[in-house]
Amino acid sequence: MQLLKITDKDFSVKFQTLVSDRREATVDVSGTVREILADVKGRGDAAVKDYTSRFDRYNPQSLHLSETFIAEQAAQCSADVKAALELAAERITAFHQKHLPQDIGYTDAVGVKLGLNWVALSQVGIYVPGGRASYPSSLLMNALPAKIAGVERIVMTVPMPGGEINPAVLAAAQVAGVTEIYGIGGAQAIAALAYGTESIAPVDKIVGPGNAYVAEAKRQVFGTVGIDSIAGPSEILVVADSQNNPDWIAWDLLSQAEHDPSAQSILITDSEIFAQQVIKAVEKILVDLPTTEVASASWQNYAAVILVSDLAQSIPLLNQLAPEHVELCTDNPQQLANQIKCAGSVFLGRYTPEAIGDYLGGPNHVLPTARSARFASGLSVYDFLKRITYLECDLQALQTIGKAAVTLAEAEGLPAHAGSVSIRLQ
Ligand SMILES: NC(=O)c1ccc[n+]([C@@H]2O[C@H](COP(=O)([O-])OP(=O)(O)OC[C@H]3O[C@@H](n4cnc5c(N)ncnc54)[C@H](O)[C@@H]3O)[C@@H](O)[C@H]2O)c1
Ligand SMILES: N[C@H](CO)Cc1c[nH]c[nH+]1
Ligand SMILES: [Zn+2]
Repeated sequence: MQLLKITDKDFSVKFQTLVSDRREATVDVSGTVREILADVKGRGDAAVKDYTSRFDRYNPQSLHLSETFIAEQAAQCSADVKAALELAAERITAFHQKHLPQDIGYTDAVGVKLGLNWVALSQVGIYVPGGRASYPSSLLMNALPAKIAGVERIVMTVPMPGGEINPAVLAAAQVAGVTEIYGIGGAQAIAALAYGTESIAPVDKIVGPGNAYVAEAKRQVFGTVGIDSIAGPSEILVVADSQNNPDWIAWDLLSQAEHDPSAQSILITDSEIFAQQVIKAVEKILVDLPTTEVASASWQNYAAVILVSDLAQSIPLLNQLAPEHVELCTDNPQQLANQIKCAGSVFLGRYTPEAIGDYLGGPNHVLPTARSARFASGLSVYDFLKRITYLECDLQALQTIGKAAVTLAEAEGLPAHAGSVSIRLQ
């Protein structure tokens, strides 16, 4: 953890280093990922099985999970977890249904009919992470918006370390109505979804979060398929005044640190005493936290506490960092929230821990990381829709606007374009 003070002479140098630190790239995974993708493209299922054996210590006969296996595993999920999944699904569905956009269609003043129709993607792959922890919540966050958009084929991959799967993941699949499931993960799963193998038909777009290997694989298959955004190792930035309970803020920071050694937690505060209290509280929690190995690595290597003179100074810093999650633990969080331009999702007030959004607040938890919130948004129904525009002229409409098209085609030196319009005007 590093402590930065805005009043220090070297603050801007240190802050810029924090901004440009490429955490995902501490181990350069791009070469490894390139090899895995090429191998799966060339050898299909055999390569996927080899990598599954190597990275997930598991030798599957079949990559596909049978209906019976899914039902048996899901049945082992406890009733209270199932009820919580159902509540989460209800809330996520209610929020995402509000995204559904309207088609546009009208006839303009010269009689041209024009419009835009929203069309669902036909087949998508959803990546549900499962290396260090299992993520039934991510399954809901991926699958429900796809269902709402009207995607016909939803294909899910999930790693099964040691051949095991948390029953809650398959119970979540039942809640979301996902049936085509493969027990594979990492770059090999992304390759299988993008290129197809003997047992997995390729998809048109891959969405979902994952570790550095998954994030890099999505980057590299982009173009062959669409992707949502880079949703890599988790991030949280908490803006907190001294009126907060330091223990609450410490838990919030660790809630994201425990995801991945490359996760990042940042606190911005205007009180040095409060900053020290939070640091102490984090250290105390880490002693007994079952996920302490991962969380401590993240805290030691990537956490930062930034001391500002006034919380208003947090806004330009925050917008540069473009974090995945922002918590605003102040009396008037809305006033700060209104100035945020770059963040995946914002949590307002002292009673909105980010973890509520991870599970069942309603908004999606698959969010842009590694500063991609400068140009990308969290997963939504829009990720599963395309727009197709249309145009219809009758002779009179073509006569009205066609001459200008001929003029522009000639100006561009494209006579066939000009001819295809002018021949209809003769
Ligand atoms: N940004 C978001 O919206 C969001 C949401 C949920 C989770 N997450 C992130 O998802 C990630 C989940 O990571 P995870 O590791 O638990 O599960 P994961 O499913 O993303 O990764 C597991 C896979 O990584 C591959 N792998 C591991 N070590 C490898 C190596 N040395 N070489 C090649 N491949 C290797 C294996 O194939 C394994 O199947 C975390 O970083 C978490 O922060 C992000
Ligand atoms: N915080 C993660 C997104 O970065 C999502 C998640 C799922 N389960 C717990 N947390
Ligand atoms: Zn989380």
